[in-house]
Amino acid sequence: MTSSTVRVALRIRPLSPQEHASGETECVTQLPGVPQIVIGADRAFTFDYVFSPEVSQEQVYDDAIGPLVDQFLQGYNATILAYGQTGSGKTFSMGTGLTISVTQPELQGKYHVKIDM
Ligand SMILES: Nc1ncnc2c1ncn2[C@@H]1O[C@H](COP(=O)(O)OP(=O)(O)OP(=O)(O)O)[C@@H](O)[C@H]1O
Repeated sequence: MTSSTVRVALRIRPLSPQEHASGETECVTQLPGVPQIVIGADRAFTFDYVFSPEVSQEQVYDDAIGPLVDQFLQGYNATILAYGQTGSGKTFSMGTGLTISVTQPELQGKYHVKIDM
């Protein structure tokens, strides 16, 4: 994790069956080993994290969200914001009825956080 107070994660969702059926194709290319993408031929963008379509909910949580939850439980403020055009996967990524597990042994059993959307 970097020391920046604002971090941006890009999650690329898979094409939907309807998008496949209508012949749409991926327009985002990921660069190996760096959190960078290229749109079209030469428009490059760099993020703190880039999650490919194959990455699971659990992996997104473990990499980008879990550390914030740990810091929250130590008294820091944290905000997680999903941004994107309609149908891009905000609701899917934020999940519903998420139960956060507490990893610090001294806090286990003291917290149960439930987020409903
Ligand atoms: N990472 C993913 N893997 C598989 N399916 C996904 C993923 N992300 C989104 N989807 C699917 O894509 C569709 C659109 O996702 P979702 O409803 O989360 O978009 P949204 O950004 O919340 O849209 P809106 O702004 O219109 O509410 C849904 O059918 C969802 O299941």
